[in-house]
Amino acid sequence: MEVEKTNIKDCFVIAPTVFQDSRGYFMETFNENTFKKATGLQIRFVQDNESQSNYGVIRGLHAQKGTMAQAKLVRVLKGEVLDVVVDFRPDSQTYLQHYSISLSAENKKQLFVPRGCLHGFSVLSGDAIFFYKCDNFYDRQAEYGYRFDDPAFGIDWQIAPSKRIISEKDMQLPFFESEKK
Ligand SMILES: Cc1cn([C@H]2C[C@H](O)[C@@H](COP(=O)(O)OP(=O)(O)O[C@H]3O[C@@H](C)C(=O)[C@@H](O)[C@H]3O)O2)c(=O)[nH]c1=O
Repeated sequence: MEVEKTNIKDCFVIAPTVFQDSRGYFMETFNENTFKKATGLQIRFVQDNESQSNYGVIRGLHAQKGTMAQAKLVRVLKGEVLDVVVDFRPDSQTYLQHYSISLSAENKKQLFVPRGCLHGFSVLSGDAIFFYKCDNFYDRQAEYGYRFDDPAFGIDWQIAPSKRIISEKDMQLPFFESEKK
């Protein structure tokens, strides 16, 4: 397993070791010990999620508040997405900066999203199956988020405006830009 730092503190790109043979491949997709050794973080995941989305779908930007904050380890089982993390920790040196990366079934890369960051992704392939582990349970009351196209974050989702598919819930999210004023 190879771990690469990003510009955002405690947000890592993880490339699992893939063992290829005549049958196909094998890889460990998460190992608590290896993960701790490589990142210095002790994480206990308690919930796994999977979603399927078609080309042009943008989900985000989402997080959960306070004691219900979630760290996530995300990857793609089918297709390709542009995965995006916004540092939303006011005490962080990279507050409001973002990091984006292509995650695909082919590159098998994973992204570790620390607690306190906003998360979202856009689907760049015909469709995509997205899988993620969370270190805290889903809590509807604790959910919050901001608009994917918030100028405060300036994210290039790589999807033309006419092709974007976004949930009603995500369209109703506030703009952080206007809260700042
Ligand atoms: C996230 C989640 C949703 N749900 C339900 C609520 C709702 O009826 C349905 C769809 O929920 P949403 O529209 O919020 O799903 P979605 O927009 O895919 O939400 C996800 O987006 C990505 C970017 C994240 O980072 C995740 O943490 C999560 O917020 O699934 C659960 O039961 N458990 C969960 O953990």
